[in-house]
Amino acid sequence: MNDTVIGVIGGSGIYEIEGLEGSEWVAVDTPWGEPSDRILTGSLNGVRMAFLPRHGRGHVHSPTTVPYRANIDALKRLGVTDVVSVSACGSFREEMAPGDFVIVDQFIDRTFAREKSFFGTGCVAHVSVAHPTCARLGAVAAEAAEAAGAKVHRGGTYLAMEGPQFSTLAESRMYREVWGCDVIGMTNMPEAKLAREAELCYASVAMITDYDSWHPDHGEVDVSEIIRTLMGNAEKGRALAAGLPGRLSGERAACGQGCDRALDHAILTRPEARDPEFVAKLDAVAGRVL
Ligand SMILES: CSC[C@H]1O[C@H](OP(=O)(O)O)[C@H](O)[C@@H]1O
Ligand SMILES: Nc1ncnc2[nH]cnc12
Repeated sequence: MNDTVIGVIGGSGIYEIEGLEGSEWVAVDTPWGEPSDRILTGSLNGVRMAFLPRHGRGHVHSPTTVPYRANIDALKRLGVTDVVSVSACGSFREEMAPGDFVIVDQFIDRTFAREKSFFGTGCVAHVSVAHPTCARLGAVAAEAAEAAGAKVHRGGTYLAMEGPQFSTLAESRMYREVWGCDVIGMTNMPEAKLAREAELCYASVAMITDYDSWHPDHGEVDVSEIIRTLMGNAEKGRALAAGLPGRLSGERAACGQGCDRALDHAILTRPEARDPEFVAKLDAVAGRVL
């Protein structure tokens, strides 16, 4: 099997990680355009790591304009096998309080203005996202977060909204009371779907920053409050990332859930009917099966 290479996608307020040996910001070209930023590569405890700030350093990209396909392709191109995404999220649950971490395991995707697949005309594929996150990697992220001193909730449903505005009160109540969601954010979709198409194990750590707008005892969502909470959590976020390599062995066994073989039976277009130019763009994400 391949060696483990850990990718960390840092969300709002997380624009770099510290302590990587031999660290270097590298530019990666992809057939899907430029990623959000250069990618910080290096190693920790002998395990290679790659860190990508989702919104770019300086927070340049909005949730809608984050180049999700380029980001996932670039990580895959660098040899990443396991992606841990860290995101600021609102909470729909009293007990999931600001400052807590939630290991997300389900999503409801309400985004509508983003490219959601690497595949399309010339090479059609359908992967399953019934279980959109990797349970093994999520458990590792939970352990690392707990060791970093965070209160961790294992499991939660993330409502992915388009944004950039926060939800109305009626939406917030519907997501919470009718749809049974636990947290809300603007970026984990299509990121998780694309990671699955690229056969990457993907775990999502939601750092709770606010109670969205439903909570009668809390005011409306406010970016400065979100950033204040994130800054208060920055040390735990860094320790979480630093705790990953020690918990993932260098040599990688096949994923028990099959994340790394998601394309085995997914491609529908017959080989002779595929568009060679389009197929060439899939070299990194689907080269294993094309
Ligand atoms: C800073 S408030 C809203 C912003 O924060 C979250 O970003 P990320 O998921 O990258 O941490 C949320 O999804 C919005 O994009
Ligand atoms: N309440 C909220 N809604 C959407 N994205 C968020 N990111 C942080 N808090 C959020």
